[in-house]
Amino acid sequence: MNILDKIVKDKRIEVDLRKSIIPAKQLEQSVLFERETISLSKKLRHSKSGIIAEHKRRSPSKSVINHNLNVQDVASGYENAGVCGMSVLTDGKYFGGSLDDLLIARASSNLPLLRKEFIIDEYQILEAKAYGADVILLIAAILTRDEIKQFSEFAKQLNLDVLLEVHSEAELHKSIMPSLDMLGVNNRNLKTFEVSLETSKQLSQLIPDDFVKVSESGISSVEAIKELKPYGYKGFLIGENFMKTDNPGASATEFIKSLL
Ligand SMILES: O=C(O)c1ccccc1NCC(=O)[C@H](O)[C@H](O)COP(=O)(O)O
Repeated sequence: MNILDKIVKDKRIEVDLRKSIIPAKQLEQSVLFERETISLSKKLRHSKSGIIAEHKRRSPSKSVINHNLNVQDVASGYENAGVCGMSVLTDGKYFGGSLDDLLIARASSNLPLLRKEFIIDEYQILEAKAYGADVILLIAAILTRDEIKQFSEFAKQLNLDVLLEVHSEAELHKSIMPSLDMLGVNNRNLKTFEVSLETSKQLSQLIPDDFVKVSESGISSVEAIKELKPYGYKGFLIGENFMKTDNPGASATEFIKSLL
């Protein structure tokens, strides 16, 4: 079984348990559920840097990245750096994240927040809204076209933006539909962990212009962004490059300074 299949198998068990602890109705009654969300896709269309900076403690491909930081400092550091949005990994088992991380990021910044999760159930979209997210991620590799439609339409009803992630032409063709806001190309193959910016370059011309294009993973230099911009990318999701440092906010500040 590859890692992605393992993550999804564990996620199904986790989501069933979570539902039994906090019923969906209770999530809908939370204070944050009523807040006005911030659109990341709209912000990206007009952003100069396009940086979406991630909070990521560890990952299946790198194991430990950084366990010595607190989310509050990372979120306010990213906001001060002038990033366009923040991605918060909420998976516990494989990434060391949690929904509390999302909540703390919400309390510490006014950035559009992406809940970075393996979404396989509408319940997780309710959780995203209840814990302060503005955007959800849908991963084409783990969803059918019908699920992508169901989940993205559900998210839009809740005023959440939708970032759909693909890694191949087949995934892209399967997924294109009007209920998506952003099309993300993951440069990392989630089954083998190989990383190549060529994936973003190759798939770019197949993405219709109605969607904001986001390049994800393996971006570790300003040169990489300069290379990707001519392919129409407006958003750049960066995790490890910032999180491996003692001060991700300061590292994002330096990065953006040399980019602009
Ligand atoms: O990062 C991983 O190892 C990984 C493995 C399996 C599924 C997802 C994974 N990562 C999630 C992400 O999409 C990245 O955290 C994100 O794009 C940032 O990537 P990076 O800048 O390379 O840290």
